[in-house]
Amino acid sequence: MAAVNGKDLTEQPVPPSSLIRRVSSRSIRNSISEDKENGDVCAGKGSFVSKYKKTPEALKNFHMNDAESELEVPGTPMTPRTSTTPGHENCTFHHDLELDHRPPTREALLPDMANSYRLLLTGLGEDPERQGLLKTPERAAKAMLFFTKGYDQSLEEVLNNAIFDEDTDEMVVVKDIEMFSMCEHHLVPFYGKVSIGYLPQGKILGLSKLARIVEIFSRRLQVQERLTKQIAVAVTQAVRPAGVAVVIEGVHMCMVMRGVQKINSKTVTSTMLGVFRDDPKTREEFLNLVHSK
Ligand SMILES: Nc1nc2c(ncn2[C@@H]2O[C@H](COP(=O)(O)OP(=O)(O)OP(=O)(O)O)[C@@H](O)[C@H]2O)c(=O)[nH]1
Repeated sequence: MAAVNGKDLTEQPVPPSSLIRRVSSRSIRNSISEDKENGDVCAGKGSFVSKYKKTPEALKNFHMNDAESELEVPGTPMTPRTSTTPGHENCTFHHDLELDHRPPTREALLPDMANSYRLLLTGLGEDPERQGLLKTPERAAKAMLFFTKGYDQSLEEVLNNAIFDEDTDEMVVVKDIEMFSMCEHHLVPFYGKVSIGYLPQGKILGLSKLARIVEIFSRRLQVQERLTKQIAVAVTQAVRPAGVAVVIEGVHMCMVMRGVQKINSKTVTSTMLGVFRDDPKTREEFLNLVHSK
């Protein structure tokens, strides 16, 4: 069992928010090495996550067939959450943070986040008490919560059962979906457009849900490669198509406003699954549709 200070995390009640910072990823990592010394098989971050994936509860609730399990992406929540906090049964937040607890709402994070921004302003040599900055810590905290609101969304909730039986196997493409995300390395934005294609096998997805899937995974701390794959995996889980293709063209402000300062560079990433990976003609058809005006 994954444990913190000798306690099984999966059995823990939700602690008061004042305790939350004490049970940090670091303490989990420490406990993981302790487990290792005790002969437990858990040997690091990845295996900690995969342990959760193997809980009986996870297996009962998660409907992936064998083929799809090959689509596993690091950072993709693969199990329902284990916390029993009312109203958050479907949240994926825990898995991303490797914590089995959270405050009752994300808004409950605001005071601590605002205090952190106040410290940051002081660190910059600013006076957080001057008029223009008085409400800045709270505003910045709210903005950060918005930028990362995808942690609070689940695929099931977002799809809202908008999956329809339809006798079609023709390609569906929704392209140029605007995307805003946050670079996990610098905490600055990256943005761009996402194009998604899939080949239905008797089921189609409400079109807006493709854009909503983009929101779930882009509104987090991300790298573009993972975001691309997570979107493709989610579409696969939703309608079990014969294949999914996702292309993202992104501009990373960490490369524009700072660092290497290349204002015209774009990053293109793609994930091709199923027939899009196996059949060059299908892939080409998708790419032609994406690049057509
Ligand atoms: N692969 C990938 N890299 C990213 C993404 N977003 C930011 N990065 C890169 O993360 C890297 C972090 O490199 P470091 O050398 O640790 O950080 P740094 O000193 O700020 O690097 P520079 O940006 O080169 O100044 C940089 O090369 C960024 O361009 C992303 O979505 N995918």
